[in-house]
Amino acid sequence: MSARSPRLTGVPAATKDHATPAAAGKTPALRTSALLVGYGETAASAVCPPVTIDVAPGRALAVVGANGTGKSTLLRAFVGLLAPLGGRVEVLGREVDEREAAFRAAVSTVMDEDTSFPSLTVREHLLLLARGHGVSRASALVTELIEEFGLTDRAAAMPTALSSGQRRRMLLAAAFVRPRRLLVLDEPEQRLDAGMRDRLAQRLVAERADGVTVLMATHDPALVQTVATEALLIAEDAVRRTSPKGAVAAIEAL
Ligand SMILES: Nc1ncnc2c1ncn2[C@@H]1O[C@H](COP(=O)(O)OP(=O)(O)OP(=O)(O)O)[C@@H](O)[C@H]1O
Repeated sequence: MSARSPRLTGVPAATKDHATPAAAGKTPALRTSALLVGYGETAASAVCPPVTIDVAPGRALAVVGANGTGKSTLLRAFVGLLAPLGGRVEVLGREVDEREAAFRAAVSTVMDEDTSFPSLTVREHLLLLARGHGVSRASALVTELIEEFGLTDRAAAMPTALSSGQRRRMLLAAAFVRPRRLLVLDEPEQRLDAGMRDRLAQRLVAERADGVTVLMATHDPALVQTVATEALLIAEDAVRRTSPKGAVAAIEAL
């Protein structure tokens, strides 16, 4: 485990067993069965066809498809922000309940929303998160992540004073400042310049090598090619498993 990454180092003892690879064993990091997602009350309001998929620990699933096909909606259901209209979703061997301490200790997300405390600087944000999650060498880790995400010059700035790309970098850094077994990222490439997208891809490859599972919705062929081990292609008529190569071809054909 590299010095830059807390992974599970800060997980309180009460939640550690739930989140360790040993405890996970061969249990899929994500398992869905006929999962139906959408914003209405009934199956008729589903935004895409049902999804049945297993993702093993340490793998990276790219969710691809045209605008509005349901990628973000699916990710929201994966992390319990949206109740399924039908079917089941399990994360790390348990039905999703984002209120459970063990779930929150293991699942790190960067979703669409861009939330931050207006009264805390970039550095203070990251420190708050790291300490809230019980990370032991929080200050050093925050310094490393600020550097990795190119925010050294803006560490003392308020989030409202950042450019949109810098705010995105802060949110991404926040995902890596806390323990995690599963990373769920909604279009993590958004608003990043080419150099930062490349660095993010390398970071995600390193995460996988450390056994972290990655679930990401993306429109970025390079990210799929570099990071994904498998893919899910969402279309109106069907949701298909495909290879990263198949996903890249699908993105390029959109
Ligand atoms: N909060 C919401 N309430 C009702 N409908 C929504 C809501 N959010 C999204 N939708 C609709 O659900 C469908 C799927 O949206 P979703 O954001 O999941 O698509 P996506 O594949 O992530 O798209 P994109 O590539 O543009 O990010 C779209 O038709 C969208 O308009």
